[in-house]
Amino acid sequence: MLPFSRVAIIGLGLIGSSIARAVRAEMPTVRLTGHDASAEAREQVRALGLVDDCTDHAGAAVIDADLVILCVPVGAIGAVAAEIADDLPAGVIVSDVGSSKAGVATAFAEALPGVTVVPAHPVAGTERSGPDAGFATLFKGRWCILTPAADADPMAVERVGEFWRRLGAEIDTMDAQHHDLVLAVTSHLPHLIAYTIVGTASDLEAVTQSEVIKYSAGGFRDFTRIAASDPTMWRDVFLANKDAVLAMLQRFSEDLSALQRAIRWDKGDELFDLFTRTRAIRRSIVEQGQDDAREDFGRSHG
Ligand SMILES: NC(=O)c1ccc[n+]([C@@H]2O[C@H](COP(=O)([O-])OP(=O)(O)OC[C@H]3O[C@@H](n4cnc5c(N)ncnc54)[C@H](O)[C@@H]3O)[C@@H](O)[C@H]2O)c1
Ligand SMILES: O=C(O)C(=O)C[C@]1(C(=O)O)C=C[C@@H](O)C=C1
Repeated sequence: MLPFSRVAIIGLGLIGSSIARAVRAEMPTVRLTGHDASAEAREQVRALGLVDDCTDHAGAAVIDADLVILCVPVGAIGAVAAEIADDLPAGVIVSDVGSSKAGVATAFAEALPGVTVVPAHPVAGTERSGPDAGFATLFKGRWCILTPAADADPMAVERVGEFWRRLGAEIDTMDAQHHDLVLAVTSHLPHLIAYTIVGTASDLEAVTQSEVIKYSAGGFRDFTRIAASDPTMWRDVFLANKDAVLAMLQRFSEDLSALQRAIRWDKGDELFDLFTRTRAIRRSIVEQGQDDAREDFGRSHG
């Protein structure tokens, strides 16, 4: 049996449109409705036929749904939840895909008291955004982390988990605070570093912009891909996950200073030991996901 039969998606950019495409592919009998605040995005969604009914108002999309997924930037989740509150049918489950979770839990609790909420975060994406950028296989073999409140209905959590399993994801469940700490180091800090390094390179006086572009070899190129990620999405993530990001940044700055010292004082052994440890981490990540390894190989040799 399908976990849900009427799914509403609010925000049809990269993640929302990927969910719509994946639902069409994996659960074709599900009725899909959707809404996006951008008239241009709505036009694209209609032209691409991503949902059965793309509505001009968020409330109209959710009125008959049994699952509502908010796929908007984390800073907009509270406002969207408040906007749809009066139109939610009895028994509906509300979820989201936000990249940080503690702030989202508070926003849901304030806007939707008494509504069954199961927050989720598919750990899958690209640097692209908008309805055109999505694809049906985005979640295959990827983790989707659920962060239900301690008193959440276990049946609702199971149904949302089953929904994501049908889209090809593997499910993990954790506390929202712990999620934010883990993702601060595995996703948020790397994005901050990429934004910084690309910004630094473009601000250099002694090296021209055209030299940076012309000689951007593998390493820098990979950073530019990450640094091309959506500005609204990432502004919201850093503001929403401020405490965990600042804690990780502090650790990172200390480790960077230690590296700086090792280089200054010719401590080759220290550098070698660190690089050996980090190479082992990369190898174990690649061993766990053969597809990614091929993708990365293709990217660096393509
Ligand atoms: N991009 C990624 O790699 C990734 C991965 C996992 C989770 N996420 C999370 O998914 C969410 C969406 O990110 P995305 O990458 O799909 O971004 P996106 O920019 O591609 O899409 C977001 C869409 O939401 C719409 N929107 C914004 N405010 C709205 C509002 N008030 N009402 C209705 N629609 C609104 C925008 O018009 C846009 O079309 C974010 O919370 C993000 O943190 C992103
Ligand atoms: O591959 C990318 O481009 C991503 O940035 C995806 C990525 C990540 O950091 O891994 C970005 C944000 C998310 O919330 C989940 C996935």
